[in-house]
Amino acid sequence: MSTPTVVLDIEGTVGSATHVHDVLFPYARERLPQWFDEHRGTAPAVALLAEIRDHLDTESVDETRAVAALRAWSDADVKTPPLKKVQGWIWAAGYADGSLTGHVYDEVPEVLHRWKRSGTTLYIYSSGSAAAQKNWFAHTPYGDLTPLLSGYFDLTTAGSKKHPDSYQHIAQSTGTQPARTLFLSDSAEELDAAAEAGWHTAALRRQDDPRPSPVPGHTTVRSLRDLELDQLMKGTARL
Ligand SMILES: CSCCC(=O)C(=O)COP(=O)(O)O
Ligand SMILES: [Mg+2]
Repeated sequence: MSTPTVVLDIEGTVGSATHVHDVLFPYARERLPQWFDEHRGTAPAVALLAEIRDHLDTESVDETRAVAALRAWSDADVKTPPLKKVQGWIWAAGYADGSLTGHVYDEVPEVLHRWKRSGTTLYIYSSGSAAAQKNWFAHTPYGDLTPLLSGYFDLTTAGSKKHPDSYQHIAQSTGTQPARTLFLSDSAEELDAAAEAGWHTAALRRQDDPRPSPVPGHTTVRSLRDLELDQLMKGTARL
């Protein structure tokens, strides 16, 4: 039997949504004009403006318009690659100077260590850019957790988290069997998409999450400690 694989979402699953919305999003939102000032004419800034223009489906986009579009996407929590990319770049400076840390619920380090020791391969799949994901896990209050993780998938490398094709793509690129793979998320639509791709699933409903529990069709727990990987990965996943 192949090694079991667990793929984890970040916001609402290993870390708090409040941290993302009340700390990270405002941090990047405020610093967007400064980012464009400091990167004017550089390859990343030129490419970002082109990407925003494509998303807005318009002829040209100047920095003022780009900042307005990025802020509107951030306020509406639109998971769009140009926003996620620039947020990741801006957050990187905050992680480097110690003003940001990656929030993880108390049990996360201990459980990830245990799963890893028992031979489980761990990946992250988040709408945040892969660079932002790495920084999150490299700067937790419990230290650097990145040695536990075998890879990071985001919207640009795997596609939308609400589409089954994205989960098929991840399984192909990691060489893991869907029936030996478990996806953990707080989003019913993401879990449904993973289940449609033949993966096992479990939902997280953290204590600070006001949404109804359980998530229909998915084993639902409050903490990673409540998950029995052997039980969850028994048999064929729901297709
Ligand atoms: C690590 S990136 C910060 C979170 C973020 O930007 C985001 O959009 C979270 O989405 P998720 O897919 O982790 O729920
Ligand atoms: Mg989430």
